[in-house]
Amino acid sequence: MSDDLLVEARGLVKRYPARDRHGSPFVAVDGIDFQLRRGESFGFLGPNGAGKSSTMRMIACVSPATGGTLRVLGMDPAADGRRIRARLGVVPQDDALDRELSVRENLLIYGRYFGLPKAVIAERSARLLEFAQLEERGAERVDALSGGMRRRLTIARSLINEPEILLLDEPTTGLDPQARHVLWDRLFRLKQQGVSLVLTTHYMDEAEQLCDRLVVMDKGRIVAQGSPAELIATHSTREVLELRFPVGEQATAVDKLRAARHADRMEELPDRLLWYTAEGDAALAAVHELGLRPATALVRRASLEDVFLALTGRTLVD
Ligand SMILES: Nc1ncnc2c1ncn2[C@@H]1O[C@H](COP(=O)(O)OP(=O)(O)OP(=O)(O)O)[C@@H](O)[C@H]1O
Repeated sequence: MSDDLLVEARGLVKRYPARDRHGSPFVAVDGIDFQLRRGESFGFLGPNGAGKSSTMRMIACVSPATGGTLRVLGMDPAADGRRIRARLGVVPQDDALDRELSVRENLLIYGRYFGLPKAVIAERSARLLEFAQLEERGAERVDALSGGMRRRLTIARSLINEPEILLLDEPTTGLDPQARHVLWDRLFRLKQQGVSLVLTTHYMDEAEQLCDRLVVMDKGRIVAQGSPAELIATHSTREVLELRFPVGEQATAVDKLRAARHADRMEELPDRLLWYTAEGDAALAAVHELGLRPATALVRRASLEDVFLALTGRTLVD
């Protein structure tokens, strides 16, 4: 494994034992291959239950693989978990902060966990509080912080050991749009500083914004991988015309459109019709020529959501 390959998985499997004696084991991760290179930002995109967190927990050396091989920083999590963890930062889905302690105390406890000297913790904490835009809040109790601040503190805490890889499990789930943008900005900053990021998300805009490369996961398997632009170019047309028809009129409209335009792919969702096309405006003109009157019509660029739909027949947030 070269120095630039930080994580390498081959045929990686996570099988959970049956929950009771009548049940059967559950395969959450079903033989996946992926690689993380130094300096890149890598994402697992998929809906709930796709196996993203299970994969992250294996990389974080907190849950053993049950099949295949996994190397993290050139080491084997089964044998070298402790040494690997010392060089990782982990931001779990739930913040796992100590809410009764202050912001600064939370950093201190974590620093002690890694065995850092007091002076080093103090110096890094000051820097990390500034990074997390919490420098005014050091003495405040965690339960007085907003959700976005708590997330930023969790990231600051995970950086106390100056990790080479930062693992983030759904970093912005539950945050409002403004808090998400602040967080994205902080993650960009880390990327610029050379920290390699691995994140899971079910938000396609987050994956597009943050990931140089990503794998799309569904039901424990990888259904596609590449950069966001490559994935879109491979699995979708450039533009999408989104049409919403008055209740009950979509089916008739689809019949007419299909009869008139055989070549283009269309996806019927319960609340809208998606027409995949190179030229959205031309498609919209064709809709009007057929005498169809959608309640709303929108031409947009194709996104990773369209990639997921093309690959699985489902939307990311079903
Ligand atoms: N400890 C466990 N025992 C049994 N099944 C589990 C266990 N942990 C997770 N699973 C199951 O494995 C599947 C994948 O879960 P996982 O948390 O990895 O998915 P995910 O893609 O991260 O989704 P989410 O966004 O909901 O966390 C789910 O069906 C889940 O119920």
